[in-house]
Amino acid sequence: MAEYNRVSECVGLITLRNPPVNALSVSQGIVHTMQRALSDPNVKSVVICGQNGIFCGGADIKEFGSNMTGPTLIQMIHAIESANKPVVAAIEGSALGGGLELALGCHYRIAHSKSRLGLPEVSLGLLPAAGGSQRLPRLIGVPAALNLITTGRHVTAAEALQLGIVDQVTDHNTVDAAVKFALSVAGRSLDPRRISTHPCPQQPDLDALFEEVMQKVRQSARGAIAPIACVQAVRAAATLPYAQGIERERELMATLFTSGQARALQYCFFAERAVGRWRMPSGARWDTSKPRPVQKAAVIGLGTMGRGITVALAQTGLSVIAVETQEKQLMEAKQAISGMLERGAKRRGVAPALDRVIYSQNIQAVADVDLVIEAVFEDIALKTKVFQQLSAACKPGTLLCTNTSALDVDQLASETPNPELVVGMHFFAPAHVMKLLEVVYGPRSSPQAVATAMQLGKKMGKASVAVGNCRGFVGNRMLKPYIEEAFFLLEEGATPELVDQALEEFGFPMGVFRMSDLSGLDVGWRVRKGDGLVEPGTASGRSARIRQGRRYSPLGDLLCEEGRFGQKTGRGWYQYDKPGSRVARSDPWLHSFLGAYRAQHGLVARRIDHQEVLERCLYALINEGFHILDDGIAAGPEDIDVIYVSGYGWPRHCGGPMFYANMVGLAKVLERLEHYQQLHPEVPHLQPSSLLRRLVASGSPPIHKWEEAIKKLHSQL
Ligand SMILES: CCCCCCC/C=C/C(=O)SCCNC(=O)CCNC(=O)[C@H](O)C(C)(C)COP(=O)(O)OP(=O)(O)OC[C@H]1O[C@@H](n2cnc3c(N)ncnc32)[C@H](O)[C@@H]1OP(=O)(O)O
Repeated sequence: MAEYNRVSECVGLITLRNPPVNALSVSQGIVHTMQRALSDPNVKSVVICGQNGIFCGGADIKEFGSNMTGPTLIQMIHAIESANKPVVAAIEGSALGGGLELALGCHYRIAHSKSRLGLPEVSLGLLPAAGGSQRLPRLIGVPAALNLITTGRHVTAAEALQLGIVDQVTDHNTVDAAVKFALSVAGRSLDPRRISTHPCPQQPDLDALFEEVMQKVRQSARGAIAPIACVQAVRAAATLPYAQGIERERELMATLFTSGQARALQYCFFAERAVGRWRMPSGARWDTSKPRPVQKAAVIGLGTMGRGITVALAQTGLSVIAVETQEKQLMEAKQAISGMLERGAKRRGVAPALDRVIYSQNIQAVADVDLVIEAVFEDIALKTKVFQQLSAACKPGTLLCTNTSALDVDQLASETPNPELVVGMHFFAPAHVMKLLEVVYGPRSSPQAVATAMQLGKKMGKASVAVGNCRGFVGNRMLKPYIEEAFFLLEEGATPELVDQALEEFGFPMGVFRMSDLSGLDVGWRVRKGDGLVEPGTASGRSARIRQGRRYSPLGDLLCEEGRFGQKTGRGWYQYDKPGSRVARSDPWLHSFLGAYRAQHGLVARRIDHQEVLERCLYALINEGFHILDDGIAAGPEDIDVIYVSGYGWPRHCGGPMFYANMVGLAKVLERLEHYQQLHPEVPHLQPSSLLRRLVASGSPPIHKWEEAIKKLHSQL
């Protein structure tokens, strides 16, 4: 709702009240309140503000599924702009989306210096369709408007002032400043202040500009349609009268609004917030578990991961003891960490946090820290030894976290006297850049330990997801069948180029083989060796491809035997100009190697299309996701989807693997898995999960009802 008061005798003050972010709702009554202010004969000017220090977080996203509020909002903003009394927006906190569009309808905008403004609709699969795509280019020019609208980035008040979005920035009480301002402009002509009545500022060579921007946007959009619609809407602002531009904005919005992409992106918005409300199978939850304060942390092992984690912790404002027992490695790490901190600080325009990090060769230096993150080499014996040393060296109650991508967190916990203080913190490289953090709890991890790790992850700006302990946790466990299917497709006739193209057209930034070349083929080779799967040499025939009772492709192992570890050796699934180079080129050697391999194993290459690549790779991955839900390793589909979108390059506009399965239809996913399983009976990961079968049998409930359905299905077992 919106509240109306009169202040300073003749200023009408409208306060938006819709906690927590004053989102604009159909039922808000702001139109009526606005009419009251404008028709009040004692009122000479009007100020609009939001309660609790936030102007407005935009249109209410929760209402998008049901009712389109567009026309009401557009008409209301139009009524404000047409008013014959000056209307001033007093912007505190955030003015985003429909909130900024409302402010653009006002005649003046005053912002607090700490406020942030933006049109982030594109990140929800939409465009600023309450006139924003037409007003902003008229106000600040086409290039700057294109940048803001197609990226959705938020700008500071200072940048907004520089761009001309706001008229004044204040460090003091914004509403008081706006009221004073409103009094000072009462009676002035409003024509120059009605943005929609002006053309966009002149721009030379408009066609070339739009062509260039469209090309860039298409490239970075990776299949997302909203950024393209945003360019088209701004083009309408630059080339058409306002009324026609608004009509074009409406048409484009209608297409986006009903697209699956908008639904997927809005699902991601809420999923990212939902994962913060974690819960464990024991019943422990985010709202009943109090995190311990963490001021001082330690990182053990300063390889690539340890360095990134140290930087991330220091940038969060923590004091960090960085421990590396090898002197040479410690010196190199110190230089690298300082460099990363300096570059990060320069980018953010702050002082580098160099003095927050203390380096040591001695593990005893951790004696008074609140939390330790162990990041030594991925070897269970080594990690166990480090955990035993840490248990002896740390003060009582220190939380012990292991950065591991696959090792058994529970096994490590059992080696310490206080297993309840142990959790996994699975960072992704580079740890100071990548958004994702899997917080892994074992059966004995205390809710307080999980709460502390989750809170630290949030402070570090990570998308933190609490997951149960199992081989590969959530992300890497689901990746395994995806990679295996890609190998099998090569055996059957595909090429790395074909598989990668299909996955990149789907929206992944890199296909599975280009990604494998980047991360190093030797990583998976080491794991497979550890699992006893690698048999050196070139045994031939079908039996050579059945290991531990299931289909196995030794292709990756054979490449490693040739010293082809990917980018770092200049050869992998592709060839590179030199070791370390990043531009992947097709490699004739690889194609003849695949031909010889197929001949040796009696395999006849067949034509494989993109649809088969997508179905086999993605449905195998999704199927593992259903196993994970059934096992209770992830509490809900949102956890899996946030992990895949923020850490594994799953295209956000497809909502994550579980949302995608929901969009495609569970029955269809089941039918295709059954189809491929019949063709490849020796591949267990194509065997549909029993949860998927049971969900289909229970009528394929929509994704927001899965958790409830799973609980019900489990109670029937
Ligand atoms: C043709 C029909 C359409 C007509 C309108 C067309 C044009 C307008 C479109 C829009 O305005 S779309 C919305 C654009 N706005 C945004 O994208 C902003 C989204 N919100 C944020 O970025 C942040 O929430 C914030 C405002 C910067 C605040 O951040 P903070 O970290 O303080 O809090 P959060 O945890 O993010 O949010 C708190 C709480 O509020 C919910 N919420 C936030 N924004 C909205 C919203 N616009 N609508 C509904 N709900 C919103 C958020 O989900 C959190 O609640 P829980 O999920 O935790 O319950």
